Amino acid sequence: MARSLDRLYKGFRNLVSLSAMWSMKHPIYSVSSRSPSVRSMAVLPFSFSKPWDFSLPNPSWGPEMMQLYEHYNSMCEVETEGEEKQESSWKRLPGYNRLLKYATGGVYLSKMIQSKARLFTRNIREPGAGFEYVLFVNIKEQKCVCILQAGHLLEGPPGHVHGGAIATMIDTVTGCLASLSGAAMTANLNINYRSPIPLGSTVVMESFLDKKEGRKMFVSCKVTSPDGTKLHTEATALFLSINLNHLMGR
Ligand SMILES: CCCCC/C=C\C/C=C\C/C=C\C/C=C\CCCC(=O)SCCNC(=O)CCNC(=O)[C@H](O)C(C)(C)COP(=O)(O)OP(=O)(O)OC[C@H]1O[C@@H](n2cnc3c(N)ncnc32)[C@H](O)[C@@H]1OP(=O)(O)O
Repeated sequence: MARSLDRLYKGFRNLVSLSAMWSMKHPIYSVSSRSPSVRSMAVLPFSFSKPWDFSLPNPSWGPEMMQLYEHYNSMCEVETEGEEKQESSWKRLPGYNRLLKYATGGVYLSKMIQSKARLFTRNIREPGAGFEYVLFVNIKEQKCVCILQAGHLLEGPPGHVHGGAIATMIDTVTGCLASLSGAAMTANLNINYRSPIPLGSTVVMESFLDKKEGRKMFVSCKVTSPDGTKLHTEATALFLSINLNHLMGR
């Protein structure tokens, strides 16, 4: 299990693009300058070996988002049992912007599309405007939790989050769980919208692996208010593990 988490981490790191880092003019970190080269140096808060991790707190995160982040993040710390230190089974997953490894391998993608490809849920640059989220996984319990703060660009019904945006995040959380032991694709996603999610609010998305049958993974997901009293959305999904080479047409 620890090995599969390692693999997942490496996968996430490998998925990051250099160009995504350059193109990410994150307003909070921008220092304006007339010279592009100077601006590049001033804008980037990290070196090339360290891509920007979107799942760390930024000033757009509200108190509920921060509180939940701190709660789950504290569970990721090393546990001590008597004298012995044990690695926690909770891990925060870093969140990057671009799935470079697969995009560049895609035989169907033109060079232009490859260079512009971005991870759907991370491609709104203004902090707090789109999907602000962080994923935590518990390998032992085969569980994934996402804390989501839904921004103003995700409006569907007036003042509330678009059902497609909710579906996107459910696909992301369940997909993350299904991909813990290797690449998997959504074959089927069933969603019941129980109560609308107000724009700007924070919700907790919990996903569980219900059953595994060969390549098939049956996953469920529940979206609730931070205190768990209000059920917003319920979903079930079927994922099939895939061979990425097949996806890339190799
Ligand atoms: C995109 C890949 C990402 C990989 C990332 C990997 C690692 C990164 C790490 C972490 C990732 C973190 C987060 C993930 C974030 C987001 C996740 C997004 C996921 C997506 O957003 S992904 C896009 C939408 N997704 C598609 O675009 C799929 C289109 N589709 C296909 O590509 C094929 O359709 C496929 C591959 C699904 C199956 O094709 P196939 O040829 O491999 O399998 P086949 O058809 O033979 O079915 C075998 C058995 O499954 C049963 N079966 C099949 N489909 C069924 C269905 N719908 N309902 C009920 N049963 C079904 C059959 O009935 C048979 O059952 P039986 O064996 O019992 O007869």
